[in-house]
Amino acid sequence: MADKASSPSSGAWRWLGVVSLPCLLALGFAVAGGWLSPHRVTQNTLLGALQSVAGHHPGFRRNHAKGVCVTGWFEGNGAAATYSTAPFFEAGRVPVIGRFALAGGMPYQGDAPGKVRSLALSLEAPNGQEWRMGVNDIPVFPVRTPAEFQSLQIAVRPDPATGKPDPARVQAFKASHPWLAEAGAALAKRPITPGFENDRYNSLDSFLLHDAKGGTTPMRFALRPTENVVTIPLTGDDALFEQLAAAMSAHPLRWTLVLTLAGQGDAINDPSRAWSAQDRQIEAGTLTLDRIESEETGPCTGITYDPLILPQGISASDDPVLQARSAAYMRSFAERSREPVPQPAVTPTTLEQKMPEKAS
Ligand code: HEM
Repeated sequence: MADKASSPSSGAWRWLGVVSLPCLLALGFAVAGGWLSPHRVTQNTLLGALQSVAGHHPGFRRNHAKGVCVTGWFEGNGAAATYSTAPFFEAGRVPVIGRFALAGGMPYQGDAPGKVRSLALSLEAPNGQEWRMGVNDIPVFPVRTPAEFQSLQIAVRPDPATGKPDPARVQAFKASHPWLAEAGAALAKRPITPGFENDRYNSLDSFLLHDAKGGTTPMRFALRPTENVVTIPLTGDDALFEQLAAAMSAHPLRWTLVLTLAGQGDAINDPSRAWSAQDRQIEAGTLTLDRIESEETGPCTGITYDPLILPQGISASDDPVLQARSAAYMRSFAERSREPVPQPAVTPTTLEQKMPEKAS
């Protein structure tokens, strides 16, 4: 009589049992990682899209990879205190750790005046509250949502044959997103200053101010240079960072923190749309930066400038880009923190040569 346990059908069931568990696990990981749904947007797919443009550079930020650390202070003047209970809007001085950078994930990209520049700041109040921010020198963001940001990266990633974006893919992105044409036009004609030191940096995303009586005011903010700093034009791959070091060695650099309060009709949840030029503006205080250091030795390397680290009195608006930024920055920070520490393009030696009196 045939042994029941060794019958072909029960063997097949056992085999199926053995292989199906790993398959189910693999399927679970694929779903969680977004591999089966190419249009899903997660912190991983956003970083993947950035990497498809810039490549993989272990130890560096996955965006704004080329940068330098700066330190100084922020002095609130009390003018915005009626709109927000944030400690930074009271009169008084707090320390700042910041970072200037070029947008893009290429840590050794050559400097050029037209590239998007950024400033990131961490302000720390005496009661331990912190305000982290990342601001760019463009007037509006090129897209409205995280999904559009991801699609844009995929559209502009370099074609392996030419090393440049495929014009047909870029054109297809534009044709399928006609509502972004206005932002594209504003970006194309943005004013370009000679360097980091005389640039204006904008929050692009909107936030909410909360006052002591429970009132809420949507706002955007910017850092506007207080004076027209004269740039000493330099050449070479690190020219913009060297110009910044030379300017800071001549004297501390200052920016005014300008809050723009939303008026009727301003889009709170869409960073690709400019706000009205008639909106009320408040000068809330002055940022002073007086020390520049390479990322190799400076204090900004271990910070991620997550825009949702906010003090009491300021909160996120319903702008969808903010939540995605927070998630992507945390993931970028987690990845770069467990990779070997790389050598940045702008080294301590590069900076010392440009700031002789500070080096001594
Ligand atoms: C969905 C949209 C966005 C994504 C996925 C994204 C992603 C990233 C990532 C991964 C980093 C590196 C973070 C780190 O390793 O610490 C970064 C840096 C930065 N981002 Fe974004 N970003 C987005 C939108 C924006 C917007 C709207 C702004 C507005 C000004 C902005 C400003 C900055 C700045 C200033 C930095 C440099 C921070 C630093 O110097 O450490 N980003 N971004």
